[in-house]
Amino acid sequence: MTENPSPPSALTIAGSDSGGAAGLQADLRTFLTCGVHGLVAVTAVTVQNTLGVHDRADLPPHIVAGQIEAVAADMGVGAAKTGMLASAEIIHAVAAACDKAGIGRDGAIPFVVDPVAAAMTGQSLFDDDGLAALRDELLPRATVLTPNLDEVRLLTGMTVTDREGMHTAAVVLHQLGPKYVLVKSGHLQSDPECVDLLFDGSTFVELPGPRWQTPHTHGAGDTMASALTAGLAKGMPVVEAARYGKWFVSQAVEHSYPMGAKVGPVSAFWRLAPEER
Ligand SMILES: Nc1ncnc2c1ncn2[C@@H]1O[C@H](COP(=O)(O)OP(=O)(O)OP(=O)(O)O)[C@@H](O)[C@H]1O
Ligand SMILES: Cc1ncc(CO)c(N)n1
Repeated sequence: MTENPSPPSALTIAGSDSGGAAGLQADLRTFLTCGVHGLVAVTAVTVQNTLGVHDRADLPPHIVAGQIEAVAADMGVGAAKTGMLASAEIIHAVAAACDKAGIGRDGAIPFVVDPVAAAMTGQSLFDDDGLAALRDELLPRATVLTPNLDEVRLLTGMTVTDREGMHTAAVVLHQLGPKYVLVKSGHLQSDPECVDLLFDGSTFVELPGPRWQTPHTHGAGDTMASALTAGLAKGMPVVEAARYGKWFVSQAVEHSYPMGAKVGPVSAFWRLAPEER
C-alpha cells in the first residue's frame, strides 16, 4: 500500500473540561471535524460540569513546555492556539516554548491567543498575575487575539454595550501587540444578529451571522478559536480563516443541545450525516 498523505496539524495549549463541552475537548473535536490532526499541550485538569468549575489541578510549567517542544520538534505544528493557561508561571513557560518552536507572530507558525479568563459560570481560570502575564507576554506574540466581551473588559477596562464599542475596543486591544484582534459578539445580547469583528490595525472586517435563540452555548468561544486555528493550519490567510471559524461556530450553536442543569454544549455533530447523529 502506498503511504497516505499527512493532514495539516494544529496544537492546542489548553485545560481539560470534564464536561467535554469546552477546553481541549472542544478544540480537539473541532480540529478533527475540520480535517486537522490535533496536537495537545495540557495545562490543567478541571473538575467541571454545567454548574461550574469545582476543583482543578494545574500541571507543572515544565511539563506544559515539554509537550509543546516535543510535538513541535517531531511532528510539526501548522498553527497553534491557547485556551485556559491557569497561572503566570505556565504563561512564562508557554511563551518560552513557543519562541523555541517558532510559534507566534514573529515566527513562521500562526498563533491564536484565546484569552480565556473565566468559565461560563464565572469562576476565574487564573489570578491577577496570570492576567498581567497574558497581557505582557502573549498578546504581543499573537497572530490573532480572540477575546469575548468579558475578556475585553479585563484586558482594557472598557465595557462594551454595542457594535461601535466593539470597534473602539478592537483598536485599543490592537495597541497591546497582536497582529489581528477578533472581538467575539456572543455576549452582546441586545443585538439581534451576532456579528464578530476582525481588525488588523487599519481595516475592520465584520463576520456576520444570525443570533440563534438558544441558551446552550457552552464551548462556543473555544470552538470558534479552534476552527479559526484549523483554517490557519490548512494555509488560509487570516481573514479567510476568521470567516471559516465564524461559519463553523454558527452551525455548532445552531445544533447545540441541553445537557446538565445549566448551559448545554454547542454541537460537534452537525457535520455528521443526520442518520449518524
Ligand atoms: N447565540 C448565538 N448565535 C450564534 N452565534 C453565537 C451565539 N453565541 C455565540 N456565538 C458565536 O460564538 C462565538 C463565541 O462567542 P462568545 O462571545 O460567546 O465567546 P465566549 O464567551 O468566549 O464563548 P463561551 O460560550 O465558550 O464562553 C462567536 O463567534 C459568536 O459569534
Ligand atoms: C478547561 C476550560 N477551558 C476553557 C473554558 C472556557 O470556555 C472552560 N470552561 N474550561
